[in-house]
Amino acid sequence: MTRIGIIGSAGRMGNALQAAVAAAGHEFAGGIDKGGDPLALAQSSDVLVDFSAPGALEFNLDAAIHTGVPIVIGTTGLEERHHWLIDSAAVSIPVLQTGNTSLGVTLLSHLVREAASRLGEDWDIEIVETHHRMKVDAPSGTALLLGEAAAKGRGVHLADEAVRGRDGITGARKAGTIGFAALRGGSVAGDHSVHFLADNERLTFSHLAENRGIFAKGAIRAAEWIIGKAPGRYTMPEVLGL
Ligand SMILES: NC(=O)C1=CN([C@@H]2O[C@H](COP(=O)(O)OP(=O)(O)OC[C@H]3O[C@@H](n4cnc5c(N)ncnc54)[C@H](OP(=O)(O)O)[C@@H]3O)[C@@H](O)[C@H]2O)C=CC1
Ligand SMILES: O=C(O)C1=N[C@H](C(=O)O)C[C@H](O)C1
Repeated sequence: MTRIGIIGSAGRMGNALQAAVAAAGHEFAGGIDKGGDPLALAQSSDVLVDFSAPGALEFNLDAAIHTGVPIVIGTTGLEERHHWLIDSAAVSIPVLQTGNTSLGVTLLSHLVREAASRLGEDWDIEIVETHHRMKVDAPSGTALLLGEAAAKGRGVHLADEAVRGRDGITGARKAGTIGFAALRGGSVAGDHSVHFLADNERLTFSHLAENRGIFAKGAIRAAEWIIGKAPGRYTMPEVLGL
């Protein structure tokens, strides 16, 4: 039986994760929220699962490094400096970070990369996401993950091409850019659409999450998978064999 420690355990995802831990027959090693001690949690866990807040990341990684415990990070709203911290932690422990742990989005990112690699720059790419009214970050981690997939398919860097929201006299759309738009409201668990728009034809890939169980299930699968792996930074496609 695997002991799974949850960071952000009282949150929306924390609750879904506790249910998924029980459903998978694992042991809930304990959970922490703001003000909790990640080191004590890591000491009693075989693996940590972090769905909390970007401000917690450094302490959570330190606890995982100190104890040698692998960590799955689902927290979004991460900035470049957070990714440096993850890269540096991955030198000594196994780390998996993703903006979306669901099977559907993991497969979708492959499809988007493939489409972007085959469709030329005359196909504009726009990513639209909708989330519940309590979500604090935008664009969503998933939208950014899908944007990265599109950029990889095109052989460009997302940071050079991303247009994150438009307002006012923006001018005509610049060829090759990848646009993002975010809607917030209600209780939507997470909807994402990647639009490829050309003259006279459009192709849209969509993923609709009906509840948080899909993220929790994927996160527990990642937690099971990462135990015993060599230090390194891993991805959801590796977990799901895609
Ligand atoms: N990768 C994926 O597949 C998914 C990722 N997410 C991401 O997961 C994160 C959590 O989402 P959600 O559960 O909806 O958010 P909630 O706000 O419901 O929960 C966040 C939890 O994290 C806790 N927390 C905040 N700061 C810290 C800290 N410094 N140390 C430990 N715990 C802390 C909060 O505690 P307190 O209330 O005490 O502040 C709260 O219990 C978000 O970044 C979200 O985008 C969500 C769904 C899927
Ligand atoms: O905050 C959420 O709820 C979600 N966050 C993740 C994201 O930012 O993409 C994943 C999912 O869409 C739900």
